[in-house]
Order: sequence, then structure tokens, then C-alpha cells
Amino acid sequence: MSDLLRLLPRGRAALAVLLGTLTVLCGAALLAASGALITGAAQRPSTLLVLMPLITAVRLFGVARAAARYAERLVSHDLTLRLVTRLRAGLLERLVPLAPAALTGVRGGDLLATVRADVDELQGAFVRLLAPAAVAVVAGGAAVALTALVSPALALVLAALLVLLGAGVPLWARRAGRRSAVARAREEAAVGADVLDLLHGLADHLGADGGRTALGALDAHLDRQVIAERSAARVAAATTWLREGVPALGLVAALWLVGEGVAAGGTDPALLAAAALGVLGAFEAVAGLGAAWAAAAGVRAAADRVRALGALEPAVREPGQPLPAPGATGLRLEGVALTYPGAARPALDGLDLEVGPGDKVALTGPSGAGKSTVLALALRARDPDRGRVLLGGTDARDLALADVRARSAWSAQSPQLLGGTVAGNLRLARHDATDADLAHVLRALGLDDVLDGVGLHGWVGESGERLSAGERARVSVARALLSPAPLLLLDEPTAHLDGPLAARVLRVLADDPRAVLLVTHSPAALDARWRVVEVGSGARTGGGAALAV
Ligand SMILES: Nc1ncnc2c1ncn2[C@@H]1O[C@H](COP(=O)(O)OP(=O)(O)OP(=O)(O)O)[C@@H](O)[C@H]1O
Repeated sequence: MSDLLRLLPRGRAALAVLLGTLTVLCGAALLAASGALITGAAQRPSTLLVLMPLITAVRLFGVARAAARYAERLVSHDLTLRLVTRLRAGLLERLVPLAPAALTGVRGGDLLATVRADVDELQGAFVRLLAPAAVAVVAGGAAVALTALVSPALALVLAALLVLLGAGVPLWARRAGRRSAVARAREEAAVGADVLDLLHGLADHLGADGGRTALGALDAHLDRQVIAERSAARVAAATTWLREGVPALGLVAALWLVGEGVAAGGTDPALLAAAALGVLGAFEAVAGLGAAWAAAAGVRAAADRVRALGALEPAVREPGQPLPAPGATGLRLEGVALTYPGAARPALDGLDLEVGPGDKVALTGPSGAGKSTVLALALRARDPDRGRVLLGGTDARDLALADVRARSAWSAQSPQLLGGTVAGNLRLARHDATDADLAHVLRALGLDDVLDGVGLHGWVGESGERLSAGERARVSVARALLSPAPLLLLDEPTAHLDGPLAARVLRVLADDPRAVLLVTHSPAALDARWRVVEVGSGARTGGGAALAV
């Protein structure tokens, strides 16, 4: 919640609370002035001019109340929009350094819920929770102070009733309601299960005792469900009664306490009417608190989930003072070892690898040997536990993350296409590529069918499902080829391709003048331009070192 308060635009929040308070006080003053006016008129004054100030007050408070409410809505909704912008931007800023490694343990659904639903919940926190609470305190306090000018005893009674209506009643309703809600949900579930059981096993039930036992159990659950429903209805009725009854108590207290003065002849009867109706109006100060208490649990839970996401530790950190990006483009891994969190054995254990400018290197090895992990280290998705990853001779940990990532174009093992056009997906790598550039690289990779079918500007489906797995993989390779990065990292780019197509893709990659480091399970398809490096499993080889063959 303190994080949320920090994100609130202070000035606007204060203005919204002030306008909310003004609305409540104008409402109470409108009632008080109306009461005084009616009483004054009932006293048949000799001239209507006596009532002019009250008539003016009624008009003034009536208009002011509507204007203040309108302005308060404008300010608080403007504030909400600013808050949601800050919340979303803040959350995404926290997420970016977590991706991809620190998010591997987070379920996608949870992440989506936090980014969408929890932020939605938090964006309403000011309007539904903070503003009503602040208005209750400020407007309630002001109403009590104003009442004390008329009758200190009445002010005390009003303060107590405001606390009762604003905190006592909602808290009681929540506790009492929770018990009956739980019972109702339990019995509803039991009734549903009984009905299903009865239907599925109808023949057995009829055969056993004509269904009497099953129907008896269903009846018992239905009875308990009715009891729970009644209990919930009683809580709802009692809450409504209290919501209406507590202000009525305030009215009675005002009539009694100020009425004594009127009876004694020391107080103007118009003041009695004003005090009684003004007190009634003051209860609007806590009117929003019932919903605020109800919203509080949801807001707190959403805030906890957002905070938990923000508390995740990124797998790699930006250096405090990054070194300038080196001009040289080579990649060198020196004795790197990495054990994933929670893994029983190292994924890599002392691996050395050199990929010079223009080199074509293919990593092979058994499944789980750590080939993809090599690419993850080159991209600095993770840092090695031991050893160094050098980019152009500089330790990757000393370079700005953006510089590290700009040096490599990556095609993943299971490439993701975005729901958009083929061209849109390709221009993620180079936004200024012309249609001719895109078509050229697609044709080079044998994607003529995609060009002629879906087309450059055709929709690829929600995650590219209008393309086959092999086509998706080649679009991803095309994206890497279009990128201006000096090093191409490709994880099994030919996994879904038949022999001739695989050979074609590998030929295109070998023809590219840049350095290429790829992972493959089919080294036989590689021509003589490729240096094949076998990555051994740490556990199986005891070393996990790369082996040039
Ligand atoms: N995020 C992760 N968390 C924990 N363990 C992981 C993670 N990623 C990989 N591993 C483990 O690290 C080891 C190396 O994985 P890696 O993906 O690098 O192997 P690979 O050689 O590319 O395998 P494959 O050929 O099957 O793609 C495996 O034992 C794998 O289970």
C-alpha cells in the first residue's frame, strides 16, 4: 500500500479529497439550511426578507454540492488514469529485467493476472478505498467540529455514531457475512455433487433402495443450504437496518439534545431543525466506507501479488558503470560453469568455446548436455557461476545489457511469432527493412509458399499457428538474418525441416559473412565450412568441456 501511495499524484489526491469533503459538507449544510428555512417559514415571519439569507443558502449549497461532486469525479478519475499509467509502466519496468530467466518459475496465467487484473484492482484503489477513507475522516471530523459549535454533547454522539456506521457496522457485516457465505458455498457445492452423483449412478441408486438414501442426503444438504441462505439474508437485512437506523439515532439525539434548549426557550427552533437535518446529512461522510471495507481485501491481495513479482531477483544485473561496447565482435567462453537453481547437477561445468568473427560453429551433443545454456550465456540471459563470457574481449557482465543483447540475433528452439503479419514479425529485427528485403530472405530460406499463400502482409494467426512448425522456425531464422547484429545464435533452426530444406537453411547461414553459433542434433547436414563442437554433459563426461571434432 505504501508503494501505491508513492505512485499517487499528491496534489490531485488532496484536491479530490478536498472536493469530496466539500460535497459532503455542502450536502449536510443544504439539509440544515432547508430545515431552518422550513421552520422559519412555519413561524410566519412578518416579511419574507427575513428568510432571504436561508433561501440564498439553500440555493448556494444545492449548486455548490453538485459542482463539487462533478469536480471531484473529474479529478479522481483523472487521477485514476494517471495512476494506472504509472502502475502499468512501473510493473513492466520491474518485469523487463526479470525476463527471461527469473520468470521461468512463474506461471504465465499468474503473470497475466498480475499484469491485467491486479493492476485493474489497484487502479481503483484511490476511488474505492483511499478517497472514501480520507473523506470519512476529514468530512466526518469537520461535521463533528461544526456540530460542537451548536451542542458539544451532540458532537460526541455524532462522532460515536459515525465510527459505528463507518467501521463497526461494515466490520460486523463482513465477519457475519463471511460465515454464512462460506456455509452457503459449501452447501451449494455439496448439493451440486449430490445431484451429479444421483444422475450418474441413477440405476444403482434405484436398484439399491429406490434412491431413498441418495435423496435423503440431497434433502439434508438442501435444508442446510436454505439455513445458510436465511442466515446470509438476515445479515444483509440487519446491515441495511443498521445503515438506516444509525443516522436515525443521530436525528433523535439531535432532537433530544438541542430540543431541550428549544423547550427551555433559549434556542431558536430553526436551529433545532438545522441541527437535526444537518446531523442526518453528516452521515454521508461515511457512506462510501462500506464499499471501501469490501474493496480493501481485494486491493491488499492485488498489492501483495504485484509486490511479490517485484521482489523477484533478476538473474542478471546491469553493471553500475558499464564499459563502452567493444568494437571487436568475437564471443569467447572461458571455463564457464552453470548450475540452474534447484538442479541436481551442473548444466555446464568448465566449458571453453571461441567463436571468432565470421566463424560458423555448430554445437552438438546429447539432449540436456547444455547446448541451449551456451546460447543463454552468450545472450546474458544468465551469468555463469564460474568462468567468463567475453564479448569482443570484454566480460559481458561489465557491458550494458542493451549492448550485450544488441550484439546477437537469437532464434529460439520453439520460436514465438507474434499475432500479426509476416512482415510485422520480421521487422521486429529491422524496422526499416523494405518488402523486397523481407521477400528476398524468405525466398532464400525456401518460404515461397508462405509468401505466395499467407503473404508478407497476411495474418500469421494468434501465435503464428497459420504457419507450420518448420515455417515458423524459418521465419524466426529470417528474423535473425535480417537483424544487424554481428553474431547469430540459433537453437535447432533445422529441427522441423526435411533433409534438403535443412541443408538449404544451413547453406544460407554459412553464406552469411557474420559469425553464426547454432545448436543442432544433425551434424551430418553441415558442410565443411562449419566447425562442429560437441558439448558433453557435466554429469556424463565429468567435465562438460567443449570438444572440437
Ligand atoms: N530454466 C532451467 N531451470 C532448471 N534447469 C534447467 C533450465 N534450463 C535447462 N535446465 C537443465 O539444464 C540442462 C541443460 O539444458 P539445455 O537446455 O542447455 O540442454 P540442451 O543440450 O540444449 O538440450 P536439448 O538438446 O534437449 O535442447 C538440462 O539438464 C536441463 O534440464
